[in-house]
Amino acid sequence: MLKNPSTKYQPFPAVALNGRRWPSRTITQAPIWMSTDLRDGNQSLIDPMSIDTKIEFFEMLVRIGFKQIEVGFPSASQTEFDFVRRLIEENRIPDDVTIEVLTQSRAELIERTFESLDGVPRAIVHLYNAIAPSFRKIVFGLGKDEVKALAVEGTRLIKQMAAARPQTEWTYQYSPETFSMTELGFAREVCDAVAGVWQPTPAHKMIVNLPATVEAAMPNVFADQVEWMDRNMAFRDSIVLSVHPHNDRGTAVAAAEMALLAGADRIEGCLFGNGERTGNVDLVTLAMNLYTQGISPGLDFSDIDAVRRTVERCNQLPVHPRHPYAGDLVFTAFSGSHQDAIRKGLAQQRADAIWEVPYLPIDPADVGRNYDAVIRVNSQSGKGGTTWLLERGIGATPPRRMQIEFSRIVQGVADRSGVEVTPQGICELFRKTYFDAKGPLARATADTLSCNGRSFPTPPAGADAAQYAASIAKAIGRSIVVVDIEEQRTAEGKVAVFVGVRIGAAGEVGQAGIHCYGAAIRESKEMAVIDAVMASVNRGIGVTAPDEQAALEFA
Ligand SMILES: CC(=O)SCCNC(=O)CCNC(=O)[C@H](O)C(C)(C)COP(=O)(O)OP(=O)(O)OC[C@H]1O[C@@H](n2cnc3c(N)ncnc32)[C@H](O)[C@@H]1OP(=O)(O)O
Ligand SMILES: CC(C)C(=O)C(=O)O
Ligand SMILES: [Mg+2]
Repeated sequence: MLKNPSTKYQPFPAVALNGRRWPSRTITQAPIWMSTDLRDGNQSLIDPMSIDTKIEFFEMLVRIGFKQIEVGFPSASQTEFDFVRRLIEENRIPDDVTIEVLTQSRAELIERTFESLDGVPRAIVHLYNAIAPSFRKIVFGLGKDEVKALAVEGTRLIKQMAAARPQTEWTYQYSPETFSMTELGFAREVCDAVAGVWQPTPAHKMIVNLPATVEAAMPNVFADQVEWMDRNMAFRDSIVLSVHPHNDRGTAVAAAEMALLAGADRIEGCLFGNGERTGNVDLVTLAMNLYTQGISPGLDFSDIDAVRRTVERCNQLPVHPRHPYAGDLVFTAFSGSHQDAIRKGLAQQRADAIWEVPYLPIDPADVGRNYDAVIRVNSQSGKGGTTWLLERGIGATPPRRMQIEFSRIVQGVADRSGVEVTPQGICELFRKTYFDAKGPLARATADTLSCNGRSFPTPPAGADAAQYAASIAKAIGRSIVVVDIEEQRTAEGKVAVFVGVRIGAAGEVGQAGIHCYGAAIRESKEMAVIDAVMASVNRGIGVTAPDEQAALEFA
């Protein structure tokens, strides 16, 4: 990279716009959406879609709720042409959907475009030509008037051809390609000239689509450009003002949203931001951003994973795991403080209340995700995350001090392995640690326990944990005090008992000795209590592993 990039690159000029209105507006309704996945998205793929793939994609777009779909560039190739024919001949276009096709301003291409549309009930014919200074100079070698004439001539030709086919309801769209890099006065001049030929009316509007063909400035600059056009274009009441942001600076979503504030009525883009180079603006993110503000986007992503899978298969491109709303990891927290807040938020969230779960901008269930992956545990995780997974795995919540103790054991495992501990792994570790703690105590018969092979009776039916502890203490010659006990009913209707004991030397009182927990889930409370006490004592007197021993000491 250059030490002084100003020798090669220059800052984008600001727009002279007095009293700009867009910064103080808010978005209150969804725009008209136009999916250009099958055109701009498709033209940027390594291998363009086959006809069958395009049909699959088209049908998905219809299911999502798109009413305008750019289906291709029919004069570009036989595949593109045949796809349009199949949509029409096989009656695949629903009555409330309008297909759109793109063409350059060249007579033979426009003719072929109309040929592809023969018999279509409705269609948008979309003409483009680049009008920015560098394109005039480098690509076309044309002056301003000639570039304008290219747009005007193409429009005239399309108007003639449309008029000759009155059985179709035609809409005309013009895109001054490279709009955002063009002098605003000239962009308006070209658009006004095109509209002057088409003669749109409020009842029969045309679409003027303003592309950031290559995103070259901050989104506020694009908003200024759009507001300037909104204020100054001729025929404004007869024009649907559309924008087509690309994402070269990574700010296409912001540019599109600010363009809506600035007066745009319609947005063109692709699902998950596919498209030339860094892509077109991502329509999924835009739609879901509206949704999070309580505005219905009119697009349905209730099963966002199914949409993502189809798009990935058709485009043969992966969607990033951190892609907004749709990526595999976007509703997942690994870090302790995030997990803690999410767990508390989900516990407090009422089904009929405004969504207010920390770190989750939307309810994953709204896009068809479950809560399974919301929390995943590795060495960055804390007790909140571990407890969440336990709650879901064993159906009960250990007491707080036990959560702290177990979380340290999990962290030790994660730290040593360096990888995630699975939910199954966490439940298994909990079971091994607290349910099946091996030690000198065991059940001998239904109403006797044994310690190192010597049997002694359990207290009578209905005894509590303290009584069991006392009887075990007597048998093993130690002091055992129950310091914590919690009983819960699991979702399966069993009884979960968590017991914390302090074990000391015989007759020892106060805080001396070691504290440890045991747990049991059983059909009956009595069985659960005795097994949990037994497990806690076994852990206290039977553990040998240094890590576990360390974990036994409370924080
Ligand atoms: C920003 C965008 O996404 S625009 C859409 C881009 N999409 C595509 O290009 C995909 C489909 N395109 C194609 O299949 C081909 O480019 C075709 C069939 C349209 C044209 O192919 P070719 O005739 O071989 O021309 P080529 O692809 O080299 O295009 C460049 C020519 O088109 C001219 N051109 C470019 N845009 C336009 C336009 N909007 N109107 C008229 N002419 C144009 C160029 O000036 C150049 O002309 P030149 O050869 O006289 O210098
Ligand atoms: C054809 C136009 C709208 C385009 O794709 C662009 O300018 O990016
Ligand atoms: Mg584009």
